[in-house]
Amino acid sequence: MAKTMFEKIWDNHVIQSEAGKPSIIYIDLHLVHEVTSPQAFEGLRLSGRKVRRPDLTFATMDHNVPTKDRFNITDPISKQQIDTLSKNCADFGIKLFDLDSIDQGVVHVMGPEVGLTHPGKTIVCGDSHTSTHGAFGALAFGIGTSEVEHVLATQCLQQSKAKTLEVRINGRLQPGVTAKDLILGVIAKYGTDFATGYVIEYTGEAIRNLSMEERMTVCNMSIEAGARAGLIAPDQTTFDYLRGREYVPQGEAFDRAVAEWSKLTTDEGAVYDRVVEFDAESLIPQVTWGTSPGMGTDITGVVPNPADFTTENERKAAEKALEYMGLTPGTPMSEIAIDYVFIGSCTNGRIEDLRAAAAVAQGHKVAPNVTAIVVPGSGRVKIQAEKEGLDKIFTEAGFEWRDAGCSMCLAMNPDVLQPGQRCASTSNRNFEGRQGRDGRTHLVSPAMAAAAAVKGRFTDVRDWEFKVKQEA
Ligand SMILES: CC(C)[C@H](C(=O)O)[C@@H](O)C(=O)O
Ligand code: SF4
Repeated sequence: MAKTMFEKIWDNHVIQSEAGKPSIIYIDLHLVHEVTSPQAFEGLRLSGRKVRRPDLTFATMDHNVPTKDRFNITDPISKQQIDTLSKNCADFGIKLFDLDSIDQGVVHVMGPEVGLTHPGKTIVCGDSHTSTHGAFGALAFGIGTSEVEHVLATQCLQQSKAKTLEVRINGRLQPGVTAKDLILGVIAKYGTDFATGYVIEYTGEAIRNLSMEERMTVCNMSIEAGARAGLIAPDQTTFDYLRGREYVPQGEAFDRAVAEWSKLTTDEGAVYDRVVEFDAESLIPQVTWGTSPGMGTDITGVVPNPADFTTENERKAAEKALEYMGLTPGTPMSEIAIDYVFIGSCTNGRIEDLRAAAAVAQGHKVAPNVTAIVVPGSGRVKIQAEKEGLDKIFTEAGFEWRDAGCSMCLAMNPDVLQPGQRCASTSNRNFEGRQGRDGRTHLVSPAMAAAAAVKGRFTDVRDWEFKVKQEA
C-alpha cells in the first residue's frame, strides 16, 4: 500500500502497538538541554538507573547561556542548571557540547550542523522546537521532562500515531520574501491550531527550492501551527548539506545511507488525512502585530480592527493583543517604530540568516534609539560568519555581535526587553512577556529585522536600496 513519509518512518520505529492504545516507538537520537533535563536525570538517580543509550544522547546548553561574558553566569538558577547539566553528562557518560566547545549553541542549530540529524530518524528533545529537524525528513518532536526521563532510561517512548497533513506550497517565493515569511504567512492564513493532532509534510515547488537552512526555518515553526512535527522529504539539497559532517556516515557508507534515505519519500498515490494549499508567488514580507504567531499581516498592511474579526473570541483576542502591544487599529505596519532588534534563535540564527541580515545592514547605520543584537545560533555559525566578515558588517553598522545561545528569544538569560519596549525579532514566539515582562515582540525575517534596525520602524525590504539576492 502506498505510504506517506510519516507512515514509513513511523512503521520503521514501532516496537509495540495495540488497538486503541499509544504505541511504543524507538528513538534514534535524544537531544538534551539544561532547562528540561535536571529532574529527568534526578529521576534516574533515584531509581538507580543508567542511561540506556548514551551513544544516542547528546547535550548542549543554550537557554541560560549569557551571550556576553558567557563564563560569568551571575543568575543563580541559570548557573545551577548549567552546572547540573555538566555534572549529569559526566556522571551518565553523555557527550556534551559545553560552553567551551565550538559546537555549543541552540540545540536545534547544533544537531543538524554536526550531522546528528539524519533523514528517517526519530528525534526527540525536551523542547517544542525539535520540529526543526523535520527539515531533513526526520520525525522530530518535543517531549516533556517525564518523557525525557523515560527516553533516557529506555530509548523508547509511548506515542499515539498522529494524522497526516500535507501543506502544499505552490509557486516560487519572490525576491525579498523568505522562508520565515512563508511560515508566518501560512500560520496567519490557517491559524495557530490548524495542524493540531497532525504531522505536517510540506511539499510543493517553493519547498523544493528552499535551502536546508530555509527548510529548518519552516519546520521550526510547525509547532506554532499546533503540529506534532513538520517534515520535508530529503532530496539532493539534504544530501549535499549532510555529506562530510562529523556524525554522518562517510565514504561508501554515505552512499548507502543516501539510497535508504531516498526511499522515505511519500509514495505516489499515498493519501494524507488532510491537505491545505498556499500560494508562495503572491506572498510578501510578513510582520506580526499581536501576541500569537498567527496574528500577522503583510508589511504593506495595517494593524487590524478587532471589530472586523468574525467570531467573538477572535475579536476579544485581537483587542487584548492590541492593548498589550500598544497598537491602534488602522496604523500602517510600516509606521510602527521599534526600540530593539533581535536577530538569532533556532528559527533564524543560522549562517544564511546572518548573511541575509548583513546584506541589508551593509553600509547602513542602526537608527538612533534602537538597540540591535545579532546572536549566532551556534559557535560554528559564529566562526563561519566571522570568516566571511559578517561580524564587521554588523558592528560597523552599529549592531552588537554576540556569542551563541537562545538569547532574547525568551527571557531566560540576561538578554531581555524592558517593559514597554518593542522588538523586531527573528524568533518564533511573540507571546506576552516572551522577551521580558511587558516587552512587545513582532516576528519578522532576518532581512526585515535588519531593515527595521536601520529605519527605526518596520519597512518593506523589497524596497531596500540594495540588490535582494535574486533566485537563479
Ligand atoms: C524552555 C523550553 C522548554 C521551551 C520549549 O519547549 O520550546 C523553549 O525552548 C521555547 O522556545 O519556548
Ligand atoms: S532559540 Fe528560542 S525557540 Fe529555540 S530553543 Fe531557544 S528558546 Fe526555544
